[in-house]
Amino acid sequence: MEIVTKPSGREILAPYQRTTAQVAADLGGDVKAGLSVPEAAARLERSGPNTLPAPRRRGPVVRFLLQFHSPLIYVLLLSAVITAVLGDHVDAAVILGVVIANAIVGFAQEARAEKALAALVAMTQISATVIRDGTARVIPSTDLVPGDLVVLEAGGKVPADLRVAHSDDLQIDESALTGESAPVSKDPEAVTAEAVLADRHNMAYSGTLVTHGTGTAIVTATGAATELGLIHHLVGQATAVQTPLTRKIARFSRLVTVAILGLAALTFLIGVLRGQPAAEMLTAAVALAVGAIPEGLPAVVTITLAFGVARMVRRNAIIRRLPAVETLGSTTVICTDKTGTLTENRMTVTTVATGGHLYDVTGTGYAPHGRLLLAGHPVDVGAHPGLGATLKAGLACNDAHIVPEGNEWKLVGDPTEGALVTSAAKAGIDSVPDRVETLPFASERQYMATLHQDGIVYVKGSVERVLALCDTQLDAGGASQPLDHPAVTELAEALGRQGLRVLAFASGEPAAPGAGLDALPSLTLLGLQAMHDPPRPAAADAVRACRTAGIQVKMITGDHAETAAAIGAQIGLSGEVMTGPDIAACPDEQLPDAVERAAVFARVSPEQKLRLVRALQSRSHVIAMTGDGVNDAPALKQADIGVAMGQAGTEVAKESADMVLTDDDFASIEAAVEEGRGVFDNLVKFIVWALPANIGLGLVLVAAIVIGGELPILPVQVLWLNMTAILVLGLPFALEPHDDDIMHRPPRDPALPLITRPLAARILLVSAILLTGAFGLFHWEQNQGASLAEARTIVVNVFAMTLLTYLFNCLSMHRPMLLRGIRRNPWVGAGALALIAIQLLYTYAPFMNDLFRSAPINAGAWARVTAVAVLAYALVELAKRLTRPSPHERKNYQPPSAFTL
Ligand SMILES: Nc1ncnc2c1ncn2[C@@H]1O[C@H](COP(=O)(O)OP(=O)(O)OP(=O)(O)O)[C@@H](O)[C@H]1O
Repeated sequence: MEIVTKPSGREILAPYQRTTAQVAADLGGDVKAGLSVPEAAARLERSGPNTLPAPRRRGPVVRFLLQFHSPLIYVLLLSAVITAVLGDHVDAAVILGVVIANAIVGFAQEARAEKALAALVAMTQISATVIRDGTARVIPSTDLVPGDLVVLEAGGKVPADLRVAHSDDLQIDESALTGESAPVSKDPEAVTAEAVLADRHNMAYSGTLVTHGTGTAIVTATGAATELGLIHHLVGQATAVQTPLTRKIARFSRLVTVAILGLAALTFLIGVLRGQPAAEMLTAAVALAVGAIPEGLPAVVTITLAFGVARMVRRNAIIRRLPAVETLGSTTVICTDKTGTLTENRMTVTTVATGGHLYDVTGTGYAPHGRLLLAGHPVDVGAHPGLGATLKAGLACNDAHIVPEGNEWKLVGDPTEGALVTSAAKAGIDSVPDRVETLPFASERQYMATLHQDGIVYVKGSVERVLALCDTQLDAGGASQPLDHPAVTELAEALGRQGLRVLAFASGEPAAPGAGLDALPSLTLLGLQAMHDPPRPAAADAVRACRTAGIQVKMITGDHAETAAAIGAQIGLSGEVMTGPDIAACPDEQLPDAVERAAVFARVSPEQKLRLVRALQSRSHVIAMTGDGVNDAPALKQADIGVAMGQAGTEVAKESADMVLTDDDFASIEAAVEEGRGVFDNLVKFIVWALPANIGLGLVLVAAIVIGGELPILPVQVLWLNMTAILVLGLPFALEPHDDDIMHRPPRDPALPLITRPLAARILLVSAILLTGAFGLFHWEQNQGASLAEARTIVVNVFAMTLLTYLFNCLSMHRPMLLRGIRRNPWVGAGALALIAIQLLYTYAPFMNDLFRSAPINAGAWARVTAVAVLAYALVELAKRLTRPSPHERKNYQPPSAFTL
């Protein structure tokens, strides 16, 4: 039996075994008024914030030491020791210095990447509704204390461990704790001591999700004391920086490392067996290992992803699951909500239709300043009974408020309802008889109903649904007439065609006394109110940008087809309109075709969203899908990228999403796709740029070992190249802006390899140039009388200068970039100058000559070095031209192409 011991030492039962009143008494709370504000503050002081302890992070010293944990570093350290034992202290010191410098750079970059990702966790903090001093208020969930009375609502996340005090069909998804995904019904009844966690139906546990209903509950444990806190160490590492791509590259890198180390060991053995001096062979083996192993690759991938994530945050998209960064670049279809994502969700009633008249409503926003006009003339509402009744119904069947704030009027509640409060206020209607019962609005039902003290039932909702409940309608004089269904429908559609959201209003008396809202009577249609919701300013541009980028945009809305089509047309969405009933009637095998053709989906239920996603996926589309409600969760999970709204979205939607938009704006999805493509581009560019250096160095050394004779490049010199070139030229790469044409090409096919054949050919081409240039000049210069030190200096400069010119090749995959590159990214120009300066130092500064065994070279040698570098640049540019896609190849063409649609 679980026993809780009070500070007094008296034993009490666990909260789930006690009644709600007992739990409230134990915790000094109140099941109606909650804690007092000062008491809550005092408790917060004592109990600390309601947060889970930060996952135990390794200390900085350990993290620094971990930088040395790699096979390559072991090889280097070993070679430093052997070099020192052999008496070559300068070489040993240089190797050690480089290893330490490398670790510092790795440590700093890792810290930056981690910081960018940790910031994401902080951004997804949640809030909680708590009752204190009898008033409901929204506070950060970190401020909750034991004894607090919390309000739970469908869509929310349970913010602490709670004892349910009241349940109105409350259901909770506890899969985060129990693994069981079917929602569990909650009620306040006490359970026995034997009940395991999953059976404690009177408890709600931190981190679980409310999928249905409402309720109140008393906080029994916060922070680390919660059940989630107890298993926290299991989920603490959730932010590990891993994606399919990082794993693939890490695997590739490990494979190459093992192969090169094997090759190096083999070189050493064969050399020694052939009777060559062991020290010399060791040097060759170490140089080979250092030069050929692409040790920086996994780190670069992680850092590029982390930078991408940080850039997305700046553009209002928070990535919740890192693989989404990769998937974004391949997105082929974006399915987006209309209200709030493509439009501003700032509703204003512009027209009221009743009794055969169309009344115009002036004014903007939620300010109750405006007039009601009939044919341009102000009207007295008293003389227009239908108008008064329609506006009154809008106010009665309503949970929103408008409150003055400075010069503005602020909305509290649902924008659709806010618009109705405002339109009533413009006619001077600001109160209705008290409400005795409510049937809340639900997307599936499409209407809301209220019963008032004067015995009147008011209903408002979609025109189709409300008309189905009516058999009469008001005429101009306020008398009841038989309902003219086709005429009202026609009128509503005409208003919809103007892009207005149309709601119908009806009233009646309960079917029988005391019947309430369970059985609605047959109603009288009072009228329609049509409201305007402006498209977001950036929506049309973003839709156009998506189209140019080969991405289809599809609007999915609960609104009427006419309204949806009109708004779609305003933002440039053209295509067929498909409605919820159309989707329901469409057999599975025909759905993919139909969905492919349609651009606007109207009157869609959240369940149908799942079918839409599956239909598109059956066509190999990569889908980003937005959603905000509890019912959207399955579709968000099914989509390749689930996108939740940060402002209007429920916690359930956010939990299911891969990405959360902080501004709810469609344009942010487009921005995230652009960044996703950019991340991929930068990765590919970096890899294509960096690999030839490794391959080239490997080839030069293997050639030297096979042919015999002096090594063209020593381990310290290889280290020097790795340090200077990667740092001075590689870092500007990370800051490289996207190609201008990034949104002018088709989405990346996720099935394609990272390095396509033309790019692999390019890597080999440059590697071959490096081999021929470096190895050839090494021997030629010596034949011409150059010393060994001079010839090796020339080899190092061939590599440095070719990497420099090749960098400009790589700034754009398919376009010449020399001059544009410098202008676009000044860091590249700065890096280039820095590299030249450093290489001059390497070649001419006496202390560098001592440290690295370099030697001054003459102008002729420089000319030959430059010739190799320029030749490499020219050949790659030629290859770019040759591999540029022809027009008919464009459709299926993959990575970066230079065409414009
Ligand atoms: N608060 C409300 N009370 C009654 N009826 C409403 C209310 N809000 C919307 N409706 C009606 O229900 C229909 C569907 O609304 P719903 O909320 O499902 O769509 P939406 O979520 O606003 O649109 P979108 O899917 O584009 O975000 C609306 O067209 C309207 O006729």
